[in-house]
This record gives sequence, structure tokens and C-alpha cells, in this order.
Amino acid sequence: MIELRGLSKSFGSKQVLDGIDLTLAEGESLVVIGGSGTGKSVLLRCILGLETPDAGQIMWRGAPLAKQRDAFMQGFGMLFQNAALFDSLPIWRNVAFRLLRRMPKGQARDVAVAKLARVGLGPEVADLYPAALSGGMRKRAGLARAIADDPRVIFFDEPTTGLDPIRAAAINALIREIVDETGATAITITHDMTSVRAIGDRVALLDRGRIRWQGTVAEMDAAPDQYLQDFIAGRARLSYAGG
Ligand SMILES: Nc1ncnc2c1ncn2[C@@H]1O[C@H](COP(=O)(O)OP(=O)(O)OP(=O)(O)O)[C@@H](O)[C@H]1O
Repeated sequence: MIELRGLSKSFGSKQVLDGIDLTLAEGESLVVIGGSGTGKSVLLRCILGLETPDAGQIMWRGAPLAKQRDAFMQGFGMLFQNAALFDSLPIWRNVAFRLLRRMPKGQARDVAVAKLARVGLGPEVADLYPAALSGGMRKRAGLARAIADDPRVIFFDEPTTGLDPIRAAAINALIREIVDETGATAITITHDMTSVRAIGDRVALLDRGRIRWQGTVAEMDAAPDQYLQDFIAGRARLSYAGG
């Protein structure tokens, strides 16, 4: 459904992506992991059209994504790293942001309240402003916004950053349920191995601009790649310092 072929991107003399090949089937949940600064965000930004790759292609449903950008974005939802809610808008308007462009206010509000319920937030939250919500609730509201327009493709950017382990586990479980329920194709970027196991069908490890390893979550633990195993276990080696 989404296919990256030989995707490369440099900033000045720094080659960030160096020939990424990655295929994602419809309804699949892919988790991209990798050390800080390995280009995970740049990869997402290329798919979103916010960066122009130097080389390579991004295909969607068999044709170049760049030529179907509007159709892609219409069926797309995203949970941003820090939920990225608009502070000046009540929660329901944040959730209904896109819906308000194409349906009456009352109807958009009803959908927003239903999506909030799906992520475990009651109707009393709808009229609160983001500042009144805890970090976990903001994440849930961000998730409600991501699914408000029933997307076919969802990106989750560091979904558990800033949450305690129990709230992180709840968000991971909720994301997995939503991905299963909607059948949406999902790409998640994370450092959190608990998220990888909870959310992913497949994992791709990004290292020095390339996909160093990819396979199913089940294959990951037995994979004979030392760096992958150190990454999973959170083991440091001197050779990784600064890299
Ligand atoms: N617009 C830009 N101009 C110059 N360099 C950039 C730009 N965007 C990203 N980079 C560089 O590209 C590299 C990869 O950045 P990216 O944000 O994709 O890493 P990441 O894997 O998402 O890291 P983290 O896990 O820390 O969020 C970094 O060295 C970063 O400084």
C-alpha cells in the first residue's frame, strides 16, 4: 500500500536517509525504531510531503504519492509527539478540527464526543481547554483527533513520550485496539520497546540512513543482529557513543 524505494535525503553534507526500501501492506502496523537522530522523523516528513527526497520514490496504492497528495491526506490521521492540541480551542473543537470543514457544528461535535468516548474520555471533557488536561488525557484527546475522520492511514509519532509506564501501557493498548478495529495502515515511530511489542506487526530498525533490520515482532528477539539486540535490551557500548 505504501512503498518506499531507494529513498535518500541529505541536509548539506549530512546524508540522513541513504536508500530506504520499505513496503507496508494495507492494514499492517509498522514500527520504526532507531537511535536519536537516525532520521525517523525525516522519513515521516518525506512521506507527508514536508521534505522533498533527493532520490527515490514514495508509492501509494501503486502510483507516486506526490501525484495523489490530496487524496492521501484526506484519508490520513496523525498523533503528534506532544499531542499538539490548539490551546485556544476546547477539546471537542480540537478533535473535530477537520470535520468542521465539511459538516454542521452540531454533527461535528457529536462525532467528537463519540471519538472522545472511544479513547476513554467522557463528554465532560469536550468543553475543557487543553491546559486543564493531564498529559495522558491530552494524548487521548490527540488520539481522538487522529481518528476523528476515520483515516485509512495513521502515523503515531512517539506516542508514549512523557507518560509514566502505566499510562504509556494504556495508550499502547488503545492504539493497538484502534488499529485492529479500523483496519487502518499504521506507522509508529518510537524508542519505547513496550510500544513496539504492543503496537507493531512488523519492525524496521533504522541505522545510519538505512534499514538495518526488519521483520516481525516475533522474529525480533531471535534476530542475530547485535545492535538490534542491544537496542531492544537498552545496552550501551562505547562504540555507540555519539553515534
Ligand atoms: N531541516 C533540517 N535541516 C538540517 N538537518 C536536519 C533537518 N531535519 C533533520 N535534520 C538532521 O537529520 C538527522 C535526523 O533527524 P531526525 O529528526 O529525523 O532524527 P530522529 O531519528 O527522528 O531522532 P529522535 O529519535 O531524536 O527524534 C539529525 O541529525 C538532524 O539534525
